[in-house]
Amino acid sequence: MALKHKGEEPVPDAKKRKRVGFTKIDPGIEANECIKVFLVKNQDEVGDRSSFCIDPVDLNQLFGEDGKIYGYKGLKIDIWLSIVSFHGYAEFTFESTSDGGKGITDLKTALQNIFGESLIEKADFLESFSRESQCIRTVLSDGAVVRSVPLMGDETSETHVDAEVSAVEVIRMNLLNMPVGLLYSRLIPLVLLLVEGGSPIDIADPRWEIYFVVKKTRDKSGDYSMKLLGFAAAYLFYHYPDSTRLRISQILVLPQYQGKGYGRLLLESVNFVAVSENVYDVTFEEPSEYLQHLRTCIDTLRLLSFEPLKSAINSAISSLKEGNLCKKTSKLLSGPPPRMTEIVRQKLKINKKQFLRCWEVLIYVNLDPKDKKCMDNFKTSVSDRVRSDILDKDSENNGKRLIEVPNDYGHDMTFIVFQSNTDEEVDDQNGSLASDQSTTQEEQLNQLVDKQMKDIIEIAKKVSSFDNKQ
Ligand SMILES: CC(=O)SCCNC(=O)CCNC(=O)[C@H](O)C(C)(C)COP(=O)(O)OP(=O)(O)OC[C@H]1O[C@@H](n2cnc3c(N)ncnc32)[C@H](O)[C@@H]1OP(=O)(O)O
Repeated sequence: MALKHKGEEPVPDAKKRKRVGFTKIDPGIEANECIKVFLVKNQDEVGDRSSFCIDPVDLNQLFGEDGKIYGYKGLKIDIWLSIVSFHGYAEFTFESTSDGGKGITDLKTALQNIFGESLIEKADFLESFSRESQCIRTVLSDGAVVRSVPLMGDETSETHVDAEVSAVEVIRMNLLNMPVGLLYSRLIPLVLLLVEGGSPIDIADPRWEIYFVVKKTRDKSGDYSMKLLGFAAAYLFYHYPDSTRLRISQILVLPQYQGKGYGRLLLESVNFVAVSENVYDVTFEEPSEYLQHLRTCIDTLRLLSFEPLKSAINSAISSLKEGNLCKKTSKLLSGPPPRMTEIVRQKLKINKKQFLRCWEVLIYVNLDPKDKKCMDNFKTSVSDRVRSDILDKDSENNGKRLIEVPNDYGHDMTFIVFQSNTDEEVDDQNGSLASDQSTTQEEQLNQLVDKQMKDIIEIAKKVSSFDNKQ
């Protein structure tokens, strides 16, 4: 770590200090405002502020109780993280320091709380690019290759030597393996910075596995190097009486490699292992909205090519084509036959909740968008399903009400269902309120149906584009 002073610190002066006692208390500076984190792949990029800069989830939450740094004027912190060895180096610049009533934050300790031992001094950091140039290869060389996909062009756009042959590989390892645990410890800062709510996993627990996605490049002489693109950590839970559930707890693709299919490759590899080792099912620990979107795209694709499901999808589609929706049809659309749910879990390791998420997309992708009646029927069935998810069939009589409430999470909407004593009671209290509420409730349900339709269409489009590329 290096400290750079832009100006002289003010000379302490008794009179001045007395006056400071009456001035405003130091408001501090938010970590988000003064810290920049760069991912660098060689020495030349260190110190160059045009290097790849990441957008952390929220640096404030990693800094003390209120996310602020105190006692500095003009503070700038640049953190350089190597994507070769995953060491880090921090450089601070500031004009002056003074205790404005909240002390002076110990930057070194604060950063060490986040970056741990991977944070090293500049000379050591610069040297690490050559010293540890093969560190990923060394750690992963005896791991089990789960998938290997040859690269035709240079998809990571960093090397372009004709004689090189590259492949993207997914390598599975146990975190109990010491060098793997050590490598994971160096990746923890990235988890804290880039995975919302991410926290370190216990590398001493033998039930943790980690899947690394790497780019492997072999030169003319047959020698090869490896570059880490991302990883996924999975936990194996006991499932009564004699099986195991596999839960994906942390997945991260390095920002410069996101959106190129590596996240998908990681998830497909975990699914492959889950099927071949016959685990009970695959679950996710608090998936982000985006990860859930990706998961649903991948599972829908798998379900589309799953032969035993075809007749169930076809009968749902014929019912939609036939005409007006009757109760039976609506039920068929609101969920797959229970027998299929079990087969899907056994064969594809997709659990019931996730299968339900994919079901409407599976039907939608098989519909003809020009068939208006069919499309209308589909929307009606989605609407019926949303209503029954949120309100019981008898909601009009049992007093359940859906209301929109503000939330702290930036979601578009949050709904809560509450049960009032009786409708009569509400009517007695305020007759017009009851009718206003039911109008609002209807509007909110309609909005929810529209949002679900939008999600279904978006995933269906994505799935169709994947399908064409395969
Ligand atoms: C349980 C948890 O860990 S929750 C936290 C999840 N992790 C994070 O939030 C950390 C930050 N995010 C990430 O690391 C990544 O974005 C991940 C892991 C969520 C996804 O990894 P990525 O490599 O970016 O995903 P991938 O490239 O496979 O898919 C992303 C997009 O590329 C598209 N894509 C994937 N494969 C291909 C392909 N072969 N051709 C064209 N497009 C493709 C996908 O459809 C998707 O597009 P969309 O956003 O328009 O729908």
